[in-house]
Amino acid sequence: MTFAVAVAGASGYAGGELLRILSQHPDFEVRTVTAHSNAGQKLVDVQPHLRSLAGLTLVDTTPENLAGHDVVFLALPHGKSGEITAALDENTLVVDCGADHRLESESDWAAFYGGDFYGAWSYGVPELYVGGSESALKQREHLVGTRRIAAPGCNASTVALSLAPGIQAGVIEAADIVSVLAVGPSGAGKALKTNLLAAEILGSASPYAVGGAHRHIPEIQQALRGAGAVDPTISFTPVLVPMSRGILATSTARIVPGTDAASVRAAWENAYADEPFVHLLPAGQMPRTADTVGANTILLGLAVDEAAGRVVIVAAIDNLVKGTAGAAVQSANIALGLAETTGLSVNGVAP
Ligand SMILES: NC(=O)C1=CN([C@@H]2O[C@H](COP(=O)(O)OP(=O)(O)OC[C@H]3O[C@@H](n4cnc5c(N)ncnc54)[C@H](OP(=O)(O)O)[C@@H]3O)[C@@H](O)[C@H]2O)C=CC1
Ligand SMILES: CC(=O)N[C@@H](CCC(=O)OP(=O)(O)O)C(=O)O
Repeated sequence: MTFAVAVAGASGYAGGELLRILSQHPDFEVRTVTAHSNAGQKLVDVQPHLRSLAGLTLVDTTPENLAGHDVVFLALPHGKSGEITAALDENTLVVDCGADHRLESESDWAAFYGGDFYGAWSYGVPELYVGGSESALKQREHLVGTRRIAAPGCNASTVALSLAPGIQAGVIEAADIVSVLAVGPSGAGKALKTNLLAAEILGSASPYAVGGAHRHIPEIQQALRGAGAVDPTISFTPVLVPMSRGILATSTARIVPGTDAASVRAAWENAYADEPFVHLLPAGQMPRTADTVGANTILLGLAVDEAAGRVVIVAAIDNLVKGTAGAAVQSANIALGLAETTGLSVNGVAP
């Protein structure tokens, strides 16, 4: 069966990456692409790398234009998808790449986003432990058959996947997590001005949202609570660096006293041994963002700092693939009963 697909926000970075993946997916046929200021343009004039979709023209993002598809992917600014989703058929699979349906807590939404609260959908990170520390259940179980999926924030899923195994296995403490991330500017979307990019981002590393202000913090805490954390606290600092795609997230957490180094490593090995897209590197190796570009893969390196009593997890991901569009397609595959890996590559491009 071929599923008819619409992509809203098709002129943006996340929408463009969704289309690149969907155009190579054997079970999906992209019928409709929508935009805002670019409506009326040919898709290929706005996204010149998408040659196989040259026949498509961008139309306005309205419920009417999105109706009549089996699957609708939304890659719209925060607040915009929530306005539209209520009007879509409940049998249509809707995958939102924005934040509108990620958070369960209305007070977290009010504190970090603001505006109307639309409520949480199934979270699109299949490999994440859910059900607490006593459970080996993963989020993919909750994605089977669902018709509403919230794809993750790219920083949030990177950090959550970095830490969840240690929480679930009870080998790290959730009270004193520190994450520092080097992030590429494509995470901020196309709205970032070209002159800002050239004059201020190239040649510099620039921290932003420092001091507990980043909107992915409640999303990470929610994910870690799902893995069994009680009152997780995280000091989270993103740093913008000049690479077009990618996140390198370095997270450290206190090891539960009395836990030996082998047991710490075993928690991550057990969690991810059978995961197609989460790869724990051998001891002594650390990941690089360059090796994830274009891949639906997150690479993890783990070291035990015995002197500090902490585990250090370094994660590399392509923010637009495993961080967004790839996670969206992977989760849609599960929801529709397709093989989870369909249309997704574990291989990146190099150099
Ligand atoms: N970039 C990333 O790495 C990630 C992005 N996301 C999320 O995906 C969503 C899209 O992000 P991204 O692609 O980066 O952003 P872009 O700025 O690159 O694209 C935004 C898209 O939304 C459309 N748009 C803008 N304003 C409106 C409006 N008022 N009503 C309807 N559509 C509008 C734009 O259309 P037009 O160009 O025609 O004006 C464009 O297609 C966001 O919610 C973002 O947070 C999630 C994870 C990671
Ligand atoms: C460089 C940059 O600004 N990156 C974005 C990542 C955006 C993302 O992950 O998506 P959502 O906006 O959908 O949460 C940030 O840190 O907020």
